[in-house]
Amino acid sequence: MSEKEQVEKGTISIHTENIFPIIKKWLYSDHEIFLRELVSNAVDAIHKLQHVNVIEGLQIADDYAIDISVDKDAGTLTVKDNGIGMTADEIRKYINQIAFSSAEEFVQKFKDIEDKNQIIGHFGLGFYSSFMVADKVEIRSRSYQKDAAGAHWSCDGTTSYELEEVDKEDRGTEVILHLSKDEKDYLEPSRIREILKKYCNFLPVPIRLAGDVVNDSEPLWIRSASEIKDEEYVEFYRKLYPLSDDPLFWIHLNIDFPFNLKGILYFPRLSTEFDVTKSHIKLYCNQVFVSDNCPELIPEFLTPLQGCLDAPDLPLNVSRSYLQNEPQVRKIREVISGRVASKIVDLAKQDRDQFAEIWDNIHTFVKYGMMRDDKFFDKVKDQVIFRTTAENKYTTLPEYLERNKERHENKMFYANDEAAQATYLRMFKNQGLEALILDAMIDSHFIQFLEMKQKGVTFERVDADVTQNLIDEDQGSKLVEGEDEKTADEKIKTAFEELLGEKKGMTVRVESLKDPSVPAMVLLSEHTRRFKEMTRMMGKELGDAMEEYTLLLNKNNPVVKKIRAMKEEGRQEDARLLGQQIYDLAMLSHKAFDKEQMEDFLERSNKILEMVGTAEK
Ligand SMILES: Nc1ncnc2c1ncn2[C@@H]1O[C@H](COP(=O)(O)OP(=O)(O)OP(=O)(O)O)[C@@H](O)[C@H]1O
Repeated sequence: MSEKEQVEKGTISIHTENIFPIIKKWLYSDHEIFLRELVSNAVDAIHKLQHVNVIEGLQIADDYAIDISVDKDAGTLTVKDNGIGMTADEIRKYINQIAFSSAEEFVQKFKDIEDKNQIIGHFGLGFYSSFMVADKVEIRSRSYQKDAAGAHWSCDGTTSYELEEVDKEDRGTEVILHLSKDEKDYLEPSRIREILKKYCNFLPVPIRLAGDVVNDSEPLWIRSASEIKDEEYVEFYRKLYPLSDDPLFWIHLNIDFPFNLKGILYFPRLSTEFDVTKSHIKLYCNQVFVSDNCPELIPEFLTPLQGCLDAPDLPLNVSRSYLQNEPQVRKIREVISGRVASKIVDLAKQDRDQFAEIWDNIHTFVKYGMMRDDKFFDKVKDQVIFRTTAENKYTTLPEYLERNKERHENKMFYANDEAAQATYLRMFKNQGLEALILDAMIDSHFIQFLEMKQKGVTFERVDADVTQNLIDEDQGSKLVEGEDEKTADEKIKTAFEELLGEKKGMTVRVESLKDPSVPAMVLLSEHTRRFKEMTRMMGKELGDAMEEYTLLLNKNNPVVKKIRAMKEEGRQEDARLLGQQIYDLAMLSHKAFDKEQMEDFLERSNKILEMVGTAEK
């Protein structure tokens, strides 16, 4: 263009006749991403200028910024930067040729993808995405080069463009969108602010809307972890998730090799509203927001993690299935799982009480992770803590085994329902025995898994059997009493078998327990109980037919003694009443009563109270 007034008219070289209608309809339902594309270009232009400034020693000392403004009367939205700018020649090259053909290629590639939400990055369309919302787009630009003339390009959404020289005083580029009729809501500053907050909140250059800076150009993740205070991490979390409680802990990633990955991951306090099945991580690419739905980046068992990841190397304009199979994404998952494991080890070693508080929130995920991921298992296995009935409240398995190895080597006793198994727990406590409390849903699977992983170690519920530690070695039981040549134990056994009548699967056993206060226990072997639980979980009910259990009677208990005496005195009915009651009480820790059993139990309880009451008179 030799003459300033001369307007160059031309046609953008075209292979796809209908590219503009396709762009207009666009592949994504969310047209709003045009703004991210334009602001990203503006950021790039500023970075380029900063670069040449250093290389060419230009000494430009400018306040770099991007200004966004709307003109409701003219129906325009303008994105203005003070970056490198373009000459008319550069516009021809970058906008008419390169940008256009790459937009064309991008449209070609993605126009046939059925589910547009499958495309994660939205990157690639670039400058031409402005035609999603505008009928006409103008560029006014002046290059940083000395004595460069201003250039004005315009295109009305056909393949023709106009290019002419203009007066433009300041360096940089303005992109002016004449919004189409249906897209006028982009004239509302509140709408623009909302989009900027979503996509551009952490871009590295100040972005102003009507003069106000809307973004945080130095997000925490780009700073060095050593210079960040805890309060700053919490404050940043509040910015990302304004309605959430403060996080439990966080991990700052700053990886350069073998790939670039920065970010801060937070483990949230889990509340009832928190959806643990949905991914909560915000993905950025060089500080540009990409998506908050990238479950592929996080190991499945860490889905509740929140925070942001900035992964500049990821090929983001790809489909979800590609991400699922991409080796680099797998490596990212491995790194995250490794870092979470290290953090757990650190926290566990720092302060047991504090760790115990966190543990209640995270243990399900940690246990699940250990079952899913061998490396994760190996790293954290010695830090897993369990609530225990011993003084120290929480213990690791190695600590438990070491403490108890004299009394029951390689065996862990546990309760999974403190209320139902209270009698047994009390007995354990009275005898100085320690039991773990494993009352979470996942625990029954987890202990099976631990037994498999750590051969020789077994878990046994407190009511699965009576350990020798609870039994009072009583020689008397072996002695024959009276003329019928039966031992005391045999007599109690026969008496109760008679009183209780035929009960399917029941074996009666008599022992002298050290604790005289417990009359009877129902013992269901660990194996049988687990088998029952498993089949129940699979939706099958085996019924009572399969059940083999032991009714253990404590002959040191005064009521058991009394029942035997009653029977010998011929007080058959009273003996039956008490015998049944003892049986039911022992049974209660294993199963809830049905309506009929409950009615029986209550009626019998009343009769016993009456009996005691009348005896008192
Ligand atoms: N504000 C701007 N200032 C200077 N040059 C620009 C500006 N906007 C666009 N350009 C030039 O136009 C080119 C094409 O832009 P376009 O947005 O289509 O693609 P891109 O930014 O290269 O890649 P992407 O597909 O990632 O957006 C840019 O590479 C740049 O050279």
